[in-house]
Amino acid sequence: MQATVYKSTGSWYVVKTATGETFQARMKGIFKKNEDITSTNPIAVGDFVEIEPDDSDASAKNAMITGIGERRNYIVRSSPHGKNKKHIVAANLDQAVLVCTIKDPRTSLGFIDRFLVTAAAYHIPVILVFNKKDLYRDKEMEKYEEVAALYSSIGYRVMLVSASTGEGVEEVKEALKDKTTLMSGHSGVGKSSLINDLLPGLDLKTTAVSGWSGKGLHTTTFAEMYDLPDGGQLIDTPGVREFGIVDIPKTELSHYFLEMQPYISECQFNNCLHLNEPGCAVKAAVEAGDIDVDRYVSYAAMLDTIQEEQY
Ligand SMILES: Nc1nc2c(ncn2[C@@H]2O[C@H](COP(=O)(O)OP(=O)(O)OP(=O)(O)O)[C@@H](O)[C@H]2O)c(=O)[nH]1
Ligand SMILES: [Zn+2]
Repeated sequence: MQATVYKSTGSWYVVKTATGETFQARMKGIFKKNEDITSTNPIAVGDFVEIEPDDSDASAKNAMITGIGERRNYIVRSSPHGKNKKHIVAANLDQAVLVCTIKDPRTSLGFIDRFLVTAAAYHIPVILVFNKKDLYRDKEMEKYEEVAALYSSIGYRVMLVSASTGEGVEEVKEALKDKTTLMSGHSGVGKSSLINDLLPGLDLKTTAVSGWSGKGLHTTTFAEMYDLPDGGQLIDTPGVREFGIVDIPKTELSHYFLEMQPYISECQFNNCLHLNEPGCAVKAAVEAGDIDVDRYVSYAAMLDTIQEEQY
């Protein structure tokens, strides 16, 4: 029987079949042995799996996961269990929403850019949703317009909403319809408030853990997928502060700054890192104002962290 993983704790899973039947599932031992050694979790939210329901107690709705489908894409963060290990946050995504704010707290452009690079590396389109519009005065609106213009010019969709007043939430709903969307954002931006607007009746903070998960596991530690009322799925990623760029070689980083792409092939050296090399078309574009200088600063800062990890 085919099912989709809605929740993964690393040792047990909640899976749902196409007919809406939900099972608590465990992974067959053989998978653990075959596990990709660079990944700490062989099965992630959004994975398509093959299950065998346990018929001995039909009311318990337990199942065994016997196979896993190929992933269209996935997004990782570095694993808390080991420096070079990755943890797959979610798989088979159509898009990602990054919830940001201009005020209380201000999301840094560096944070946004790191998220965009990770998503671009995994070929996942991103929508930037700026929340807390109700708090923005002239100064913040001006900043928002500036940031929105920058990311729109690169090709990203940008929205302005207030989870508190509901303004703009309809537009978010439409963008999520019939798609599988990963939702992320740093603490305090109002991600949970926005998700509660999108999924009336869910009340994120009080979701109880049940079944054989037992005590000591907090629902908020694990990514979880929810069905949207108008079709599509939303994946909440609580506690994920940043996504990893662990797999990106230095010379590839600029490819994921989408506006740099057209210039890269014009550089004199084909392994140009766009720092101090002669004949660098990317740097020339920054100097000419064709590439935003803040984005270039993000690029250089990110490049630095990759170098540190490699040596
Ligand atoms: N003024 C205003 N406050 C908001 C809005 N959305 C959320 N908040 C407030 O911002 C705070 C953080 O909201 P949460 O929804 O808990 O934020 P979160 O992003 O889930 O944060 P974590 O739970 O720490 O991950 C709460 O006090 C919310 O009431 C908004 O649109 N306007
Ligand atoms: Zn260059």
